[in-house]
Amino acid sequence: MSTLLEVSGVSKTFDGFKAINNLSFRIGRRELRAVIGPNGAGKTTFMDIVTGKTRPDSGTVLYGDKGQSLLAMSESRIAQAGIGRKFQRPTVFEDQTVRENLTMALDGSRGPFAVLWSRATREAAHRVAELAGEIGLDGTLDRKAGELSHGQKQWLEIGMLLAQNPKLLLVDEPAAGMTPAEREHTTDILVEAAKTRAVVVVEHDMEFVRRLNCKVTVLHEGSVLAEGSIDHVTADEKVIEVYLGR
Ligand SMILES: Nc1ncnc2c1ncn2[C@@H]1O[C@H](COP(=O)(O)OP(=O)(O)OP(=O)(O)O)[C@@H](O)[C@H]1O
Repeated sequence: MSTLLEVSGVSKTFDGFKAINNLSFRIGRRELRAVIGPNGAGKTTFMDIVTGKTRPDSGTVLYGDKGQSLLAMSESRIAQAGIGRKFQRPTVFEDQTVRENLTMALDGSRGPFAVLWSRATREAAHRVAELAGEIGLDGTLDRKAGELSHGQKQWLEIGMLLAQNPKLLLVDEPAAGMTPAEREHTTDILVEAAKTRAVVVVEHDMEFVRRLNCKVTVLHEGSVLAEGSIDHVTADEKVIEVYLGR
């Protein structure tokens, strides 16, 4: 599988504490990956480094066809290069409809003048309908985002990120606060999204990770402790000791 993102030997110390310790991580172009680990394992710091929010002390982070270094790029350039991030809390525009939220996300990725052409507008309407289908919100296009359930808001935000057609989507605890049915639908959205891009899901909920049915990376003290299928990592003695057995 060809690599989209390659993190090699990355370390980051905060006030003498090694949050990331010689971390190496690689993700393929079309891959769904779950990242798990106990509190303080470095999951958030890892995402902060990939998105340019935090600069590591050492190591390399290479991305894309040309193996571009993300460490030389600003947060906004990294986002423009196709790395999208979904934070834990949904941040949709509550007073706007689902359609308006998705259209705005699409316009943001097409530039300010695209809306001037009626053909472009028709295409946008088509794409919005398509996106709404992908996230299961086609029946709620004209509802205000503020009226949606917590789960639906999360899906809308995922749709807004997909509107920008990222090559790599980082998703932080998407299942938190969701009902079992909502979790199942979230699984479907992420599995589908990862057919055409790389999706990295940071998640605490082991059952949710199991349903994603993908390779799992276990972080501990800023390094990879184990990697493989959910059955492989949950049977690993080191993982049981530091994470599952607690
Ligand atoms: N800006 C910062 N300043 C100081 N310490 C920090 C900073 N960011 C993270 N840390 C520390 O680095 C360690 C790793 O934190 P991080 O948030 O990456 O872990 P995590 O795996 O995301 O944990 P959680 O599951 O609790 O979100 C923690 O001990 C945290 O206190």
